[in-house]
Amino acid sequence: MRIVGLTGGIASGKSTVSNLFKSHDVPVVDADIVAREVLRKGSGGWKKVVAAFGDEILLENGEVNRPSLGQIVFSDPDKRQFLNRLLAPYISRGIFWEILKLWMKGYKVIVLDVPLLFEAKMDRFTKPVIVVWVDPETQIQRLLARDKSGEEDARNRINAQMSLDVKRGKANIVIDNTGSLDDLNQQFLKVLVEVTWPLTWTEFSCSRQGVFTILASVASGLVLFVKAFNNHSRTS
Ligand SMILES: CC(C)(COP(=O)(O)OP(=O)(O)OC[C@H]1O[C@@H](n2cnc3c(N)ncnc32)[C@H](O)[C@@H]1O)[C@@H](O)C(=O)NCCC(=O)NCCS
Ligand SMILES: Nc1ncnc2c1ncn2[C@@H]1O[C@H](COP(=O)(O)OP(=O)(O)OP(=O)(O)O)[C@@H](O)[C@H]1O
Repeated sequence: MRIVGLTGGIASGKSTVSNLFKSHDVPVVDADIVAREVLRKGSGGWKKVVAAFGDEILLENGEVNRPSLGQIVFSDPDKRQFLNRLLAPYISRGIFWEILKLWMKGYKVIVLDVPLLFEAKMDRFTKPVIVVWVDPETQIQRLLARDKSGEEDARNRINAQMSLDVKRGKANIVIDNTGSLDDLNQQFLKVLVEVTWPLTWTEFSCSRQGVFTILASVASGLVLFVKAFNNHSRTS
């Protein structure tokens, strides 16, 4: 199985690229969705966060008030690290299960969309790693237009992540999303070819088909060995 890492900065266009992958039948595990699930009312992550940050971060219906928690953690690095540490085990477990489900369905290439892929050192498990890059001005403009939060909040969120230029330096593939959606689509089509290239032997052996092929070969090898051994014992 090939696990392709997809990362970038906030509002650099990861979800837009993820949607392109999905529209070409390449499944995507979205860490933001997993992170939302682990904060649902009553879940393990929710209990930890409420115990740590208090009832003030809850809405009337008991769900976490995400904008409110966001304001707290994106303006205070210590609190953000603390939240990250609380949620990391739940998020990793959630991502693992999503990958396992896709493995069981027999997918050979999947994409892992994780904003904090490098920060959380999850790039160890993904190859190649795609970084969606934008120039800083475009990034802030798109973030402001999408989230309608203030400029200070937007800058805090950008500064909470490793710089996009550093991420670009760690990438195997860079998509420059500063231009139009058409431009993005053209780059994407080339990346799609690269990413869906036939699996290497190691990747194949980690896929469901690979594991079954190896098990079937070992089983038939054993049968042949036992038969040969029995024949030999009878003739000698
Ligand atoms: C603080 C929370 C509640 C704010 O929720 P909100 O709905 O406003 O934002 P959302 O979850 O949609 O995230 C938007 C973007 O913010 C960035 N972001 C989210 N969490 C973090 C973080 N801990 N550090 C840096 N950037 C982050 C990502 O680029 C993400 O795509 C939420 O982001 C959260 O629970 N974060 C901690 C979990 C986490 O690390 N998520 C990232 C997935 S790896
Ligand atoms: N090439 C583009 N031209 C114009 N707008 C774009 C382009 N690419 C993405 N956008 C817009 O920019 C915003 C951010 O994109 P997107 O949500 O894909 O980023 P993201 O990296 O997934 O963000 P986050 O880290 O917050 O999840 C969205 O409103 C999206 O529609």
